Amino acid sequence: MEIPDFSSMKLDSRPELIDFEGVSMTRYFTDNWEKVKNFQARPDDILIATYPKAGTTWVSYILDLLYFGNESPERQTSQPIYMRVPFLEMCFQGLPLGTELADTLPTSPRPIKTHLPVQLVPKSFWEQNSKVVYVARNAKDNAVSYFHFDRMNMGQPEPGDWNTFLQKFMDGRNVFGPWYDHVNGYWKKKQTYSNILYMFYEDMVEDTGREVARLCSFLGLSTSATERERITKGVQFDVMKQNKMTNYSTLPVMDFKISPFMRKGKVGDWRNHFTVAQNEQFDEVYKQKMKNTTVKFRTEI
Ligand SMILES: Nc1ncnc2c1ncn2[C@@H]1O[C@H](COP(=O)(O)OS(=O)(=O)O)[C@@H](OP(=O)(O)O)[C@H]1O
Repeated sequence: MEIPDFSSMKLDSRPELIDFEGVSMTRYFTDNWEKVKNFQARPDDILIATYPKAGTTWVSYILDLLYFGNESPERQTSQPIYMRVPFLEMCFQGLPLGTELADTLPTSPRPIKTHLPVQLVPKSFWEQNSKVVYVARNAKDNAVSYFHFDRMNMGQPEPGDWNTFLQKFMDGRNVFGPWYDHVNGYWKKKQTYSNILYMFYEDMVEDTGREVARLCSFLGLSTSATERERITKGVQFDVMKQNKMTNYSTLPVMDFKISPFMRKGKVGDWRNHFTVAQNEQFDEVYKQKMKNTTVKFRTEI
């Protein structure tokens, strides 16, 4: 199988931020809304839900290897991860629609990616009791990663300078809305919907093997310890960064000269970006926005 050629994918200009059902979005994630809203999930679908830049690609790749690594190894060299794990709401000129990719995915189960906040997830996922793997990342590193992503990705709104972006992040004026509502929304959902595994990026960095084992247990997979070890090695940052199928280098709308998709993969990189004043302001806003939640993030590991 040939690697798909997306060199014709071009964006004339960066998209504007729009208000969509109370959430900041761009048309690239809302233009296909009727089909997204009415998407028919299946009971064995696995929805990988994240706020952008929280570790989506990492978990997507782990899931793909767990289910299909041995069964169809050719997938690993012929299909970029974003084709194997469709991005449900994606609607870019020159790329297949996320809903179409998902509908035509030949695999079972179907791993499907979304950044939608919990209230916008198509209701069929809940009705079908599909499994949901949510990955959350601490707000400060998430903001830094998102800033660099917006700089290099012509499919995202212009981020401005770091200070401008950080103010927008604290106000929730990013694509897919406020980080705070996103992480809290899925955390709350977990209290009434038991088929969610809530994972943390920091835990994955600390001990990837342990988190792969947690995933297997949630998914009901009896993957051997040797196999899990092999997968754990294959999904390390440096390995994924070199792998064309997982590093997004096949998408022409991203300018790696500005910043690579696989940028640093670290916990605590925010310290290289936040000034003391920005950090104090951020902590104040964080305390306010997170005062009614029990979800706890670790920033020191
Ligand atoms: N294997 C591994 N180990 C550690 N970190 C990893 C790994 N794979 C991806 N990443 C880091 O995750 C960030 C990208 O997040 P997403 O995949 O969620 O991006 S996206 O929302 O799908 O565009 C981005 O974070 P930053 O490096 O901090 O920018 C990636 O480098």
